[in-house]
Amino acid sequence: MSDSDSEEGPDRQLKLVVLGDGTCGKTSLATRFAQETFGKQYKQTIGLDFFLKRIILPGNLNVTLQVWDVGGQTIGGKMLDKYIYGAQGILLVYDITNCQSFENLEDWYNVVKKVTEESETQPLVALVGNKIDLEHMRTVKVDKHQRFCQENNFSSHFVSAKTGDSVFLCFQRIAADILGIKLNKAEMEQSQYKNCMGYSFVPWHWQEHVVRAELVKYPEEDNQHHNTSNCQSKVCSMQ
Ligand SMILES: Nc1nc2c(ncn2[C@@H]2O[C@H](COP(=O)(O)OP(=O)(O)OP(=O)(O)O)[C@@H](O)[C@H]2O)c(=O)[nH]1
Repeated sequence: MSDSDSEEGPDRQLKLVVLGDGTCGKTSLATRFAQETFGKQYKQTIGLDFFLKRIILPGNLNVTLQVWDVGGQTIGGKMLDKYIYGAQGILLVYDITNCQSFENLEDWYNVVKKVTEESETQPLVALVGNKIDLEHMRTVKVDKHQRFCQENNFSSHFVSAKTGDSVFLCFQRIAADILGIKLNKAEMEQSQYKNCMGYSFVPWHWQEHVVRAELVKYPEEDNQHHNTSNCQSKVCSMQ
């Protein structure tokens, strides 16, 4: 039995292609999912990057996801059709703080339709609003997102590659939908705040309610009243 074989048989492999404007966070999303890392520094993807990640779906089904991270500048280029060809899933990614990145998804989707119009099976298309840690800077209304999904039968996702919020859930739901596996509510809730190692983390919007108080240094003459150290650190929570 080879490494990729389990007792239930060989792994399923799925090709997922990640498309969208430059800087919307495609590479960050792929690296958050596949490597559980995030880099603040922007490094433009030239052409294509490629990630592999194995996940287990309900029923002990091993699935290897090939994530094709396509550079935002490839639109209009000769290679884009080739990258899209044969995909079982397409992630159309935009930045919720950048209207243009949402509007331009129409162009990205037109390329997908052109490449796949003669395919026997159509890829599943997922609309992914990224950077939800920047909710206070949102410029793309949720309504607009939902309407675009309904009009085109896309699955709908909101994520933050920075915090990891809903990233694993997004890829898990896409893989499950492609394979016709239904995730129950408990499985989805578990995945929302789960990283790819299976550990839970504290989501960003909860972290925002925790503030670290300043270090308080008491004056020397006051030390007798504070008979331990002269520094204190406090963590307090706000409701
Ligand atoms: N606050 C925040 N910043 C993010 C998030 N995702 C990505 N970024 C930042 O956005 C910038 C662009 O991210 P990339 O992942 O390189 O964007 P890309 O879509 O791959 O860009 P191209 O390679 O040009 O196609 C980087 O500075 C990231 O740190 C997020 O969820 N929240």
